[in-house]
Amino acid sequence: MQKQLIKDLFIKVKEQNPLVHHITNQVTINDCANATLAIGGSPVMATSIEEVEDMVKLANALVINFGMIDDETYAAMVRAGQAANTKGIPVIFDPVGVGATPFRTARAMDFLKHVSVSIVRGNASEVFALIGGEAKTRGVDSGTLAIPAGELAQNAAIQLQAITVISGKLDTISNGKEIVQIDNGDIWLTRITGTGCMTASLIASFAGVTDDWFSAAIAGMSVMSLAGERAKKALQEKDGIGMYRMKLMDEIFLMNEQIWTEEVRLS
Ligand SMILES: Nc1ncnc2c1ncn2[C@@H]1O[C@H](COP(=O)(O)OP(=O)(O)OP(=O)(O)O)[C@@H](O)[C@H]1O
Ligand SMILES: Cc1ncsc1CCO
Ligand SMILES: [Mg+2]
Repeated sequence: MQKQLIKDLFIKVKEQNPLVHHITNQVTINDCANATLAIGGSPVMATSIEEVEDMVKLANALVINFGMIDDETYAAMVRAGQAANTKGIPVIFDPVGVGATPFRTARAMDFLKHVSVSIVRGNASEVFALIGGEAKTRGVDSGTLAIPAGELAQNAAIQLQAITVISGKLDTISNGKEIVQIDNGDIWLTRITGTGCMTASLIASFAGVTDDWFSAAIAGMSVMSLAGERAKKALQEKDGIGMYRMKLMDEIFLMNEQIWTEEVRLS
């Protein structure tokens, strides 16, 4: 992992304005579109099975988020994913809620059989369930796990043949060989919905402008955690989570290579 490669991505994403096609849930869809814009990408949310292949032809990255899957959107996800594989653009998979119900877990396994995923981004219990662990995801939130995140991320990266990003108090990213951890963040990131979903949008925006998807994954994950940390510091005494959500978007928008270099804590 080279910090300079990640720093360059902040400039590239704003210069190239990658089109990030999302098939995602209706809870956080607007936040994902705005987070993509804030970092320098261009979002499009297209779900109809009749148009996803054509949209992928225009796109630089594809985000597949399992937050609210039904049979129709699922079929569109597989079709879009296969079109992305044919084109060679990165597929970023957020296995929301996998491990909570047998339906989600089975669909996630099926998705991985049909689509080659470039980057998986989930919380610890979602990723654990994805590699066949008996995980207890609480709805869309992570349950507690005994396995260390570094080991889990590395095992998952090897088994899934995908760069794996696990968010949590420490965020962990592995490409199967290297393991990187990010020690930024704030507990309030877990008190508004969609910070994980938006992280996938940030990762996809970076992955849309480079072939170095490991650096893109580290960049996207660290921007969310660092922005969350800075947003908390920017709050005033009587501000609550409503203002925090606004400040978070501001800090994603304001993020640049200088702030990142000075404040990111990577190991
Ligand atoms: N205990 C914690 N302390 C500080 N930051 C945390 C903690 N847990 C998670 N985060 C941060 O919250 C952000 C989202 O990660 P989280 O694991 O909550 O994703 P998620 O469960 O997929 O979220 P969602 O499904 O609501 O989008 C990340 O930036 C992560 O670093
Ligand atoms: C709360 C919620 N339910 C389905 S998707 C979603 C957004 C956070 O993952
Ligand atoms: Mg999530």
